[in-house]
Amino acid sequence: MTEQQNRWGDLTGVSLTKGHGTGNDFVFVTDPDTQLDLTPELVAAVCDRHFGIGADGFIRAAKTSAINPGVEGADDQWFMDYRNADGSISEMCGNGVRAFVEYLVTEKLIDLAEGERVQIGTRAGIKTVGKTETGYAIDMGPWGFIDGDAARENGSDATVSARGLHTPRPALSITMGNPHTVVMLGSDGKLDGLGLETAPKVTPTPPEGTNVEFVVTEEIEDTIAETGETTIGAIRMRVHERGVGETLSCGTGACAAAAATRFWGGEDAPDEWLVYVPGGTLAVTFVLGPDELEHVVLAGPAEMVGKVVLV
Ligand SMILES: N[C@@H](CCC[C@H](N)C(=O)O)C(=O)O
Repeated sequence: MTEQQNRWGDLTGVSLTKGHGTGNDFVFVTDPDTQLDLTPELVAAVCDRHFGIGADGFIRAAKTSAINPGVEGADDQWFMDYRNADGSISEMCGNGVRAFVEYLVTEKLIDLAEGERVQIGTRAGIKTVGKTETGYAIDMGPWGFIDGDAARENGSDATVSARGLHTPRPALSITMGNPHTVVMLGSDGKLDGLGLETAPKVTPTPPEGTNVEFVVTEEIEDTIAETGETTIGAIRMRVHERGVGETLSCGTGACAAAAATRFWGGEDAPDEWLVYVPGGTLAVTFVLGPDELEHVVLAGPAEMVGKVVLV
């Protein structure tokens, strides 16, 4: 077999599905027992937008018991085995979880009616996902400051430089299971002028890298304001993702951006947020979890696009 014929390795002849959540796109494969050898090179080749299928991320539907042997009661639980477009592994992907559940439903691997919930294994712990009228809502668990003390005292713990910004801006590092650095550009900030084709420079540089979100505050759209709901905040966001580049949306990024904006807003800041991203709109809500910690709930759409068999 020539090198050209062998370029898809274990994925040769395998049916893959393409789907997305607010334009953050993924390739899915079902491999419950993790028999496929998903090397970083193979994943990067599949995600290549010119020579592969093209996607921001690659998700294997595995069983939790295959990824984490010995987890009690996990035999029947599906695990989102997520990789970035460059082949690197990330702990968590918010848009990915919604799209993953839609994939499981489409493939008839699970049944899920509106109002029902399913538990999904991820490297950032088990997430409960509910089917809503328009998509899925995920309990993402608690958010946290990566550098607790500095963040709480100063409201920032890093600076970010990017093309289109004249000076480095203060930023806040937040974990959603994966790392984020959120930069507030203010209500009159210019998102469109940012050059995110190159990675923003974060100082100090996080050892494991970070996803960087740029945020401006937004007026709530008229239709929502007219309902008299004054308790909803709104932000617009662009993101440069670790291991990917600029994407049309990032679910964990939307959660981190809403958490940072709410923290900067002080005690009166709302618990409900709309996050407008280039690929659509996400809803982020802060609620008290069953463990008495503040949890983040991420809601938004997800859809499958089609199937490809690699030749
Ligand atoms: N797009 C995702 C986040 C994917 C992982 C990220 N690039 C990382 O390396 O942490 C989302 O929707 O959350």
